[in-house]
Amino acid sequence: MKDHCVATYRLFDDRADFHKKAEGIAVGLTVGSWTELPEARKAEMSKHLGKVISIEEHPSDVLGERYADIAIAYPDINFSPDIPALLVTAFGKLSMDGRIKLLDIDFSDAFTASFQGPKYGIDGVRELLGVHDRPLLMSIFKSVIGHDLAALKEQFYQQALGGVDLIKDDEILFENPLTPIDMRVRACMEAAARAEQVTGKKLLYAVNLTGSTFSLREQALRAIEAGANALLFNVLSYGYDVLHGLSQDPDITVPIAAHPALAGAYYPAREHGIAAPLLLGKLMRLAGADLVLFPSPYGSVTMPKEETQGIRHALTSVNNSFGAIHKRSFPVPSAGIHPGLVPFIIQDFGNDVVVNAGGGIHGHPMGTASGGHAFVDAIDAILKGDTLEARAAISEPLAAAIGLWGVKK
Ligand SMILES: CSCCC(=O)C(=O)COP(=O)(O)O
Repeated sequence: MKDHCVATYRLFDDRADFHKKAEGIAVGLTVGSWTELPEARKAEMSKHLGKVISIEEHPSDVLGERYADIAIAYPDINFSPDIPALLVTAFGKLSMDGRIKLLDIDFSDAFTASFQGPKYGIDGVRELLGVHDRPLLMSIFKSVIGHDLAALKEQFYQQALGGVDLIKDDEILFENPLTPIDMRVRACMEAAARAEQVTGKKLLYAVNLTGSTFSLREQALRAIEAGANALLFNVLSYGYDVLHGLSQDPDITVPIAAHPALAGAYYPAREHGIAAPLLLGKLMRLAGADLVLFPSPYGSVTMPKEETQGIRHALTSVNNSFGAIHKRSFPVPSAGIHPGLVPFIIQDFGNDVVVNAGGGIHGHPMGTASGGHAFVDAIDAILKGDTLEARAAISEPLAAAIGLWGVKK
């Protein structure tokens, strides 16, 4: 059984000897120094020593920069089996030391053994909703700050009438006197029940879990007690370990949707940070996110398709470095999504995807509920092999959406 985690980096340097650099990282981030150690001490320390696994040198990238992809193995014995310890080992001080980006981490089985991964995952969320054969549809609350419970309840009701499967809070709605979490949950779940009488559909409401780190568990339990059936969580501002603590808690019995707020501080730079598939894919799934939001290749906030596919692979693949974690997390490509993008979302992400929209629902010319209907019809059309244009001929909401936003070609 593998007893080390392997980190892969992209290192940019015009002149450096990459072999020497790699060796410096492997030794510097583990035993500190090696050649100066007396032979007797070397024997004791060898189990702690990092090892260079591979070095692939490239004379130039697309911008003509010389770089190398290097892989270093870090013995599990050096760090406790948690994400903070792994990240500080593999990319703590190193993240500030020159032009270097962390591309990937291959976890050992011993490391992943300390994690359960998503509690629900794709199959569990589908089970809760009773929907197994199509992409899910999520709507995002918009205009929430300064609104009272009655306003949010009405906004929720209109979204629910649109036939969506999930409704999520806006990530900027924090604990506040107008709409405290437990009262918000009660109001919205009442609206959900009322809408179900009309639509016949169940839905999940991902309420935003906020506040100081040490109050989150109590806050989550209060929301669940009030009837919350999902949570939204700004993972990167708190840290992966906080998500891990919440997701593995036996009393937190609802799926958790991970919001990517702050991710842009980590992944977009070519020469620095953490690659998106690791940041928003592997680490989110390991820490227990059931659904993960990230920019799509074609909306208002975009990410290169290669990276979105890397995230999708990390969230849904069953043959990657996840040891006994078999549950998959739902990819939720987001931001600026409208019905005219649905064919691309399904083509690129398949059935196991959540189509997620805020402005693309609330901004519909016929109102919020019609915004949901337009998406429902767009998804159904694509699954049945119809074009959006053909379906628009018999769907007024879809026709209006296409009239406003067009169809991506
Ligand atoms: C960048 S992924 C997060 C998307 C998100 O949370 C959001 O509110 C998107 O809203 P939109 O109106 O662009 O659908």
